[in-house]
Amino acid sequence: MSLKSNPHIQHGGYDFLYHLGINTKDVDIKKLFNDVKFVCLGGSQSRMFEFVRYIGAQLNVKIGENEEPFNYAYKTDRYCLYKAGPVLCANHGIGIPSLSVVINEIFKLLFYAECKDVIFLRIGTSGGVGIDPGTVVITTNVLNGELKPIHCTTVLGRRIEHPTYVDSDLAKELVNLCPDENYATVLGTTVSVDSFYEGQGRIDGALCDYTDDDRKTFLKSLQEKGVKNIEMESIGLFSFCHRAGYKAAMISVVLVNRLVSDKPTDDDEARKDWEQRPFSIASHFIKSRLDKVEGLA
Ligand SMILES: O=P(O)(O)O[C@@H]1C[C@H](O)[C@@H](CO)O1
Ligand SMILES: O=c1cc[nH]c(=O)[nH]1
Repeated sequence: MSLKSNPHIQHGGYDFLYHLGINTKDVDIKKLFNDVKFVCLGGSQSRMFEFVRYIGAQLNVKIGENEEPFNYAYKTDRYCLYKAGPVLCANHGIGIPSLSVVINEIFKLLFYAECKDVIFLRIGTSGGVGIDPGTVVITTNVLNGELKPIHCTTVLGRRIEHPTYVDSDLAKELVNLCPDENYATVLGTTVSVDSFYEGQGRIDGALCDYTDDDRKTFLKSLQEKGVKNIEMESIGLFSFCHRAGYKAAMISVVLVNRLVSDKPTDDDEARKDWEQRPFSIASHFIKSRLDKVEGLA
């Protein structure tokens, strides 16, 4: 049997998931990963280390020896890969090129492991558009830097456009799970761009060819279109998962209101606290899905 999204990838042959440092000869991928139902992704390794400890405790499952998460990608320092029962956790780095590498290898890993009905969640951070720092955005629509709902890339020397698909039922389910009234969780459009500075209309990068008025006009126009946040991976996430046949959602806490400032909060404690908010929503979602499955059994 071959992978639906790439007939060249077959079961039974040798493969090397290079950036995860896992090969199909030395690792029994099916035995280790067959029970995976959720893949949680975020940019930084340390955030995913924290998340696997958090979700492991919430689900009361083993994540390694002596509470120390086992990193299945230990042979490389490109990415980390942890597992807490049915939840696989990996970091994706910054931007779509970095996400595309790890997500290709995770899709193959799930195929070799014969996993079924897996849902991808990006638990991230972003810049808010007209909303307070600490607010969590659940993405309902995604636009690229040209404000189109497509992921543009170059393949075999040609510009290719891939559609994106955001599951609105999944987004609504997530927003209704908002577990804590100390902060707001909102549905909205996410703009996903290729850079943190110019791509997001900042004037505090080292490179900038536009005026502060241009910046304000751009951000105001985003607000008028219903955009709630800006980040750097979701257009890739929603396109890659759609092509591979997986459901996906993005739960992202905002670190700055871009109508007020370019700078994400420099309050480390507040940021750490806010980063827990997507953890909590993801955990409520995962537990409610697992409860439903157990209820059916
Ligand atoms: O989920 P994280 O916080 O890693 O993602 C956002 C988008 C970019 O990768 C990064 C820029 O600071 O933060
Ligand atoms: O403003 C922000 C904050 C976090 N991540 C982004 O991509 N943008």
